[in-house]
Amino acid sequence: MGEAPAFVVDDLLQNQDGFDSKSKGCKITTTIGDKTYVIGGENDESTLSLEVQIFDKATGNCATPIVLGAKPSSCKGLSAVSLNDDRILIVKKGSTPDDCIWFLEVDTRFVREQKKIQGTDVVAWSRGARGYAEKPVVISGPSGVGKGTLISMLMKEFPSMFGFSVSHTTRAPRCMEKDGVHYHFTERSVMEKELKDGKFLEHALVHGNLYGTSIEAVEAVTDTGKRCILDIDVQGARSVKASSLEAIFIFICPPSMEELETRLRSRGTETEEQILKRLQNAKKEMEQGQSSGIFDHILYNDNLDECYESLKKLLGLDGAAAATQRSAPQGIDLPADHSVSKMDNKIIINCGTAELKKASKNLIVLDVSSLKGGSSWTDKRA
Ligand SMILES: Nc1ncnc2c1ncn2[C@@H]1O[C@H](COP(=O)(O)OP(=O)(O)OP(=O)(O)O)[C@@H](O)[C@H]1O
Ligand SMILES: Nc1nc2c(ncn2[C@@H]2O[C@H](COP(=O)(O)O)[C@@H](O)[C@H]2O)c(=O)[nH]1
Repeated sequence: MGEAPAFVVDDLLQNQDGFDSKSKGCKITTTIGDKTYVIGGENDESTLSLEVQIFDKATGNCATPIVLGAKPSSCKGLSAVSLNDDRILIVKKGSTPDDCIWFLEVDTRFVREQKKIQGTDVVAWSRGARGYAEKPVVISGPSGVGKGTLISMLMKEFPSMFGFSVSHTTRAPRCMEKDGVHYHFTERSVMEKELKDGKFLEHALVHGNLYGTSIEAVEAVTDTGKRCILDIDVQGARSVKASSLEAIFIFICPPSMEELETRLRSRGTETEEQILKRLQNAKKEMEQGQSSGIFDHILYNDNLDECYESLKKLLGLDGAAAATQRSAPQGIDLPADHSVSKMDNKIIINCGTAELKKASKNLIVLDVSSLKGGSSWTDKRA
């Protein structure tokens, strides 16, 4: 049992018009079912930190959950509204436009999976963005087929649109590879501990080394409003497909196994033993890639420029579509003095300052569907 909450439980009544959050001192409470989520805590005289406690109305217990995801920075106050009973929308007062909307996932599929792994209460923070935050792109294919080359071309042409999910690996760095940029190079025992702690979206043993995508790596990209690209093997793609991350899955094929071997050898990064192992694994990956039903698209990387054009086309990046998508996601410029409520599928932010009221600019209405948070972690419940 945790500490008693700093508010009177009887106060936590849900009122009739959909407003289900109450502010008590420096904390805000939102009730979903039997649970009341208490968010906030005094940081210093002028700011609040965003701690989370869960009060269970059925048992009368208060617990501090495991909190996943990057925690929002402290703020001058907050408002909260529950969305679909699985996430709480938090609006931070007096924060910058790109930092004022956050989601606390309390019962999404991802959180439920994490609760099972951890055996205790779990919640997860994700930053909200307005506008597009499109589905992540998972790119798989045998070693040496050109995945990294194609991804580099995409990142170079569209730097503000895409962000690379930096994987963890236990393999040794190649001479030009930088820790934290190409991979997070790590010790096996450290990675195994982190896997146990539920920090990874997926992982696999690939060519004799552990590789994995941490939840933080994907969130580091989606938090910036960019579209996340994952370069992972077929086993990893299968795990992501089964997870709550809604993505587009692309498999890249070589024109032939001979050409694949030529590319691997000419890259000059592997020992002879490694090359043979990778070519052996390539045969299995080719079979699985083309027949497993995981992949939405299969591309042939024979001529590099042609393959890149096909990749852009299927990502909607050819011609006019690309120009529209290049625009940055929008933030919301919120004054410190406001209140938040929910009506049907709309979030209504009432900015209470006299000047704004006079100018009839005191209401901001947001369509819930235009808000992306935890960007693509969706609930796949029917
Ligand atoms: N279409 C192509 N034609 C000829 N060479 C290519 C083509 N695409 C990529 N290459 C070359 O093939 C080599 C392997 O490419 P790359 O490193 O991008 O493969 P990869 O799929 O990312 O491999 P890994 O899975 O091992 O990381 C590189 O030297 C790259 O320059
Ligand atoms: N399942 C995962 N596979 C990954 C991840 N990061 C990379 N990879 C795949 O490993 C092989 C080998 O990569 P290399 O850099 O050693 O040549 C390649 O097929 C990658 O797609 C990951 O996080 N998870």
